[in-house]
Amino acid sequence: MTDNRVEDLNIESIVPLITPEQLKTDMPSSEAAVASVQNGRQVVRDILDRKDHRIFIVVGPCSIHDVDAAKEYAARLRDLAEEVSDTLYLVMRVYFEKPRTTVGWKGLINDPYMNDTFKIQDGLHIARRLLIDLAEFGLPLSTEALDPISPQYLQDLITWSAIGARTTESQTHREMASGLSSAVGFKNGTDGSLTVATNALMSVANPHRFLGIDQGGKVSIVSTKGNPYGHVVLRGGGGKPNYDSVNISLAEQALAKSDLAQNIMVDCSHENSNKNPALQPLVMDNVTNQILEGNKSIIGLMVESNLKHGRQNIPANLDDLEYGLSVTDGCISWEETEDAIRSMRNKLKDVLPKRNS
Ligand SMILES: O=C[C@H](O)[C@H](O)COP(=O)(O)O
Ligand SMILES: C=C(OP(=O)(O)O)C(=O)O
Repeated sequence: MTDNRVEDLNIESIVPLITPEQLKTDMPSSEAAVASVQNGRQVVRDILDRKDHRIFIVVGPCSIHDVDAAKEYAARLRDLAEEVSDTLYLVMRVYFEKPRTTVGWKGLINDPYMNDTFKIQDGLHIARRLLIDLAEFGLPLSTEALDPISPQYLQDLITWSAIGARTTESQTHREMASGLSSAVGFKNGTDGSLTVATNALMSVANPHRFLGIDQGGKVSIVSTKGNPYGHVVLRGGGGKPNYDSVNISLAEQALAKSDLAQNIMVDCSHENSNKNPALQPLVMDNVTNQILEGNKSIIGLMVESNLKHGRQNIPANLDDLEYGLSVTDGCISWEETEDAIRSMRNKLKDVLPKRNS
């Protein structure tokens, strides 16, 4: 028999998903979590506006795959955050969606059980529960906004969002980011191009109209106001780092040329450390020295850190997973994280309060 269909030829199935409204009814944010998010967003805005002298550091696992390990990490981070809070503002990386260069595990929302069962509905529940627990714990949280629909389910718990190197040039992501309630960092491109990020900043500050869903899950026309708190994130690319003072100065010039605020975050991981986690503390130290030498544009850092140093492939038998070890990019260990952050705080504690005057 001839198949005359002209659509859905490559679709295997379409399964309805819980609506954002329903997920939030099942798992409402609490007063404590809302207060934590509001406070975190205000601090980040104040840092970007130079009303708060601190530097914020987005620090935590490359991806979350184990809720217990994430909570253990968060407990340690909260203590460290308190200890360094006069100089540094620590925001935990809670990344549930991973962009892949080709293919691979796409994160806890997409495949929460890491066994190709793709239980996205469970993934959304697990992610939201964890975000609520961590926000109630008093930690500001960050994530990569990768899927253009998932922010409707989770963004109320997020203090800072990233648009990744693979999507900074995407109009869909710029539109989505123009409506995000958090500040948003745009990575430079994987080839090292900064222009895609400065173009993104010009786009995201403007209102957009595009297709999305409302809280009830209905396909809708979304009209945004524009997000005034976009900034660049330098992550290296094209086989080269871009955190050094020459590249920072070039980024400052590019921002000035486009009339954009001089707000630069340095991602110490990815191509800035040649994907070797052991190099991240060296990048942190280099950036610290640039600030000591008078740099005024670096307002934030990103660090990929976990309970244990390094990474592992996802094993065929999940019982063989090592606790506290990344299943995506390699991370520095908790001990290395504490040392590097304490060292940065000690070197900058007398300098940052005078930096904006
Ligand atoms: O941060 C994580 C990875 O660098 C990103 O998801 C790309 O990973 P991949 O190149 O291994 O697919
Ligand atoms: C994927 C990430 O980074 P990038 O977009 O810079 O590759 C990340 O920070 O998890």
